[in-house]
Amino acid sequence: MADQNEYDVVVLGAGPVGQTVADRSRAAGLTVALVERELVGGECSYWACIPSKAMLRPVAALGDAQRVDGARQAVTGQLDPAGVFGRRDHYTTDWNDSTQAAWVAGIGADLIRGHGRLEGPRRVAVETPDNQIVVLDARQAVVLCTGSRALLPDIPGIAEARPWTNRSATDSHTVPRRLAVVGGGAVGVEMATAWRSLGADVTLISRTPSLLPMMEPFVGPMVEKGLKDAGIDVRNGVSVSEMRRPDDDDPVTVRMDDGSTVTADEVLVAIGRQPLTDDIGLETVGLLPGSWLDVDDSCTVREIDGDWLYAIGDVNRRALLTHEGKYQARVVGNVISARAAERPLDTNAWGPHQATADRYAVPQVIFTGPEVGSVGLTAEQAERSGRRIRVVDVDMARVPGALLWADGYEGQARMVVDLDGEYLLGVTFVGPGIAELLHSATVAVAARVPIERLWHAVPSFPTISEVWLRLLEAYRG
Ligand SMILES: Cc1cc2nc3c(=O)[nH]c(=O)nc-3n(C[C@H](O)[C@H](O)[C@H](O)COP(=O)(O)OP(=O)(O)OC[C@H]3O[C@@H](n4cnc5c(N)ncnc54)[C@H](O)[C@@H]3O)c2cc1C
Ligand SMILES: NC(=O)c1ccc[n+]([C@@H]2O[C@H](COP(=O)([O-])OP(=O)(O)OC[C@H]3O[C@@H](n4cnc5c(N)ncnc54)[C@H](O)[C@@H]3O)[C@@H](O)[C@H]2O)c1
Repeated sequence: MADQNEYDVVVLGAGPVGQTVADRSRAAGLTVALVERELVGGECSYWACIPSKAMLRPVAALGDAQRVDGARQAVTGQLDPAGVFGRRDHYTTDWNDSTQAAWVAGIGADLIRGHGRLEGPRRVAVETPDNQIVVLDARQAVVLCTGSRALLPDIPGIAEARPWTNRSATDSHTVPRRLAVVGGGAVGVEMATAWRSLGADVTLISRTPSLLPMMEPFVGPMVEKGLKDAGIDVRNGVSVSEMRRPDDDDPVTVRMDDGSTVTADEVLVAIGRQPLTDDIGLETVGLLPGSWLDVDDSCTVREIDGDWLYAIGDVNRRALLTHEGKYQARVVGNVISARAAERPLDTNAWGPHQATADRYAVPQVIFTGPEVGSVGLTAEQAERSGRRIRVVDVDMARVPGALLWADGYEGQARMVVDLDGEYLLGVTFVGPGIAELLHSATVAVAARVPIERLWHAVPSFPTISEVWLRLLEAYRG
């Protein structure tokens, strides 16, 4: 397919986002080279979403059974680590990417294995595993989808402590007796949940006064209660100031800024991400190596002449989630094919060529016990944006379907209403079994369904979805 290494589109990074843009470009009839230096499928498939959720699903399944009288009596044991690891290894295909590589061949794209770097405008040089250099020229577009890696704090002793990042937290085959987790964000709370359920004594150290601080304020305390009920020691409002592991076989001592310490066999650092842009040749096109890539709503990199460079997925920092990166990839597929055919772009928000949902309707599920699902703006974000809003809160224990789902159900729901437009800006649910409920809220927020019309979206009785009726009733008063 390739004409002497000349392609319409060259994609750097074959994570979920790179794969999707390759697929969309091929569907538009363009030739594509997809460059990957590690495993086709990226961080998401092997060290993030897939293994973490494969490990967390058994925790939820056991918890669901334990919350239902009659079933509770039938499940008296703990999770079986060998079974959980086996399940995870199955879904990561034992860190073998041949199936995903075959998928790339199946869509008619060329997979080039190696480390890619920009070499000036519209050109990528790939250093292959056998130290050859393959030069790829892009007639239409280069798409940067190189993702992110774990951010590590610059504190004394961190190198000797050999901290776990998301990598060991998702591919380890042994359960540490004691695990300290630094960071109260998504990775911290989920991995604390998973490793505690496998038998580790877990201490979760969070710098902020509450866990998951980007979410509605009631989320953190409810997740914290769940973690504590599971036996996790949660320490809020403290920062790690140093780590010490004097010898390789010694445990690690984590010291906090309030003078307290935690001793553990492993320490997981989960304090956010940094972009994988330090060694991709950004300097050859006038951009700063190591920076997040600034894009407009068509995901075209700003300050580059000629509209040929795009950045999508984690690397543009708009929303560090697989589904949002893939959404951007679908938009960019449309943009590249329109530009290739010299068709004008539709620059309206929510149009085919503008990433919009990744700002206003981002859904996220955190797979803790209880689960958290949120989409759109929190009340605070909506207020800060200058809108006139009303906040509606409902105790989910009032919903018969929730009580039938789990005895003594504990959960909370909130919707944030735009009073001028009478549609929803954001929705948050916390409780068992809410993960699959979230998409109903995503549809309402993204489509701006008028409240009047939501009354006609009748949830089935008796399901947890009837929380929608309680929310609408509370809004109407
Ligand atoms: C523990 C954890 C759990 C998560 N769980 C979820 C979840 O449940 N749901 C969710 O939506 N998101 C989740 N995320 C976030 C999600 O993993 C990322 O948003 C997603 O992986 C981003 O996809 P990407 O394709 O942009 O990058 P990546 O998945 O990081 O893929 C980038 C690819 O580019 C390759 N690459 C990098 N540099 C080069 C180069 N120079 N040359 C060639 N190839 C290169 C890399 O090897 C990699 O394969 C989680 C993250 C973590 C850390
Ligand atoms: N289920 C999911 O959707 C899911 C699961 C895991 C990760 N992710 C995504 O992956 C990304 C990375 O997750 P993450 O948890 O690493 O980042 P995060 O940004 O979600 O949370 C990091 C936390 O660490 C804290 N922190 C920052 N610097 C610190 C420091 N020096 N010391 C102590 N604490 C510090 C922050 O206040 C924040 O609460 C996120 O964007 C997240 O959305 C998603």
